[in-house]
Amino acid sequence: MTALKPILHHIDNIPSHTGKFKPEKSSVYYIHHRLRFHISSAKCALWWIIFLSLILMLFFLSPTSTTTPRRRHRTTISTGISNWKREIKLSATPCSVRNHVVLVTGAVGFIGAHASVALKRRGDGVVGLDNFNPYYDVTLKSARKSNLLDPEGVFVVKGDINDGELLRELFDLIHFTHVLHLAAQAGVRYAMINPNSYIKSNIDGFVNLLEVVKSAVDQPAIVWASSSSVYGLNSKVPFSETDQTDQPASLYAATKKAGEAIAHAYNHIHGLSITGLRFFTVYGPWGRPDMAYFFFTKNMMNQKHIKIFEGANHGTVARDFTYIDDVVKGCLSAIDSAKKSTGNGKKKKGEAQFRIINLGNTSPVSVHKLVRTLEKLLKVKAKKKVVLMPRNGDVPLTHADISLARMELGYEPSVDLGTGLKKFVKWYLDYYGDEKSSWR
Ligand SMILES: O=C(O)[C@H]1O[C@H](OP(=O)(O)OP(=O)(O)OC[C@H]2O[C@@H](n3ccc(=O)[nH]c3=O)[C@H](O)[C@@H]2O)[C@H](O)[C@@H](O)[C@@H]1O
Repeated sequence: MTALKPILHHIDNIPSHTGKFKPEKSSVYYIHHRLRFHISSAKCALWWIIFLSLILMLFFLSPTSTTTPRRRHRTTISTGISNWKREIKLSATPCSVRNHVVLVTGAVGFIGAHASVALKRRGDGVVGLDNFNPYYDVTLKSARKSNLLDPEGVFVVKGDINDGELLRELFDLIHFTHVLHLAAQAGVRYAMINPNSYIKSNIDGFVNLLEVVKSAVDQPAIVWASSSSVYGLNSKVPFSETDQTDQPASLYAATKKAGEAIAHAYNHIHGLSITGLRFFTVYGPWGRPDMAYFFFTKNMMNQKHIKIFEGANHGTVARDFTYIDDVVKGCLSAIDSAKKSTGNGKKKKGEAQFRIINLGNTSPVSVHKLVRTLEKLLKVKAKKKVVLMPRNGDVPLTHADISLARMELGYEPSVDLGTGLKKFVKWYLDYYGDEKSSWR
């Protein structure tokens, strides 16, 4: 298998135009070099060619609509049909007077999938980008794609925000008016297990994306996912965007806070129009299995224990749980109200818009009440263990002041936790049935 690697790497570099294939010198040398050491006779080489042809045939015949442009290049070479460019352009073509063309990163993620569908349905051009990483069950991500995105005609490029070459290819091909940047390493407690994944996605990946966006001839406006977790140990409620956010309680929160600072620098230097949305514990159908409402449901269905966190002296732990449809409306309004970036080909031509806005429900609910609601909906008695909230990233309370969101975005959350959980539970039982769900 290792001998195949350089050859596949070489194939990755094949340009998309048929008939113009000129292999890079270095790649050819590399292949020859490998062949000299590993293949001693012409007969053996013939078998290698047959073997490789079979592998390539299998690859080309496998059905997939999620792809990287470079993978499609291989298809182009073998069949002479350049489909991926046509598909991506179709997906990116707007059919409304808004004329928006939106790149959604994290498109098979929870918020990304719902937002992509909403954008596409209202007539925006949409291209999704996602690396399908295995932080949680990848089959759920694939199911979001096949159940939500594919039927709407949203093309998803399988790729990473850290892949600058891929991003530049995309930006060369499509003139994006907006980027809805939702790709991130989420979850507050997982940072204790894999801290570097937060740096890689939330810092490195974000900077990589901003670098490409800044260099676009006509820079798109950016709307991206910050988090309520930036309020950290803030004890003044409700949390307002003007409050101090310099006491993060988790590495996740610290990377989101750093993201806000990085965004400001790109806005200031390069004229990028940037809106950071501080999401408050977003939940709903097709949600994230690493979140409490989701794995509580799973454990309750499987008669397993759940841990309910409490503060010191039995203090309540509560969250401003926000339903997915409300958050999606907020995202779309943020896109619609985003002003144009002022830079062009790296040169800033004036001050650009910079916003940080809370998107919460402004109605915190305790974890105890969350569990009682699930018990009613699932008709199951939870096996509860009440434990002291561990010091691994959690904060006792979140509560959004949404007056800025109301003013800037006309945002008005309309789904309470009971109604939203009912929809989640219905989806959960439809999706998993009696089968046990897993999140990793
Ligand atoms: O809004 C946010 O900023 C963040 O919301 C969630 O983080 P969190 O609010 O901690 O959501 P969950 O992990 O689902 O926890 C919800 C509540 O359940 C509690 N919990 C969690 C886990 C557990 O075993 N027991 C328990 O009582 C937590 O303390 C918290 O109060 C997301 O996981 C983050 O990605 C997101 O950025």
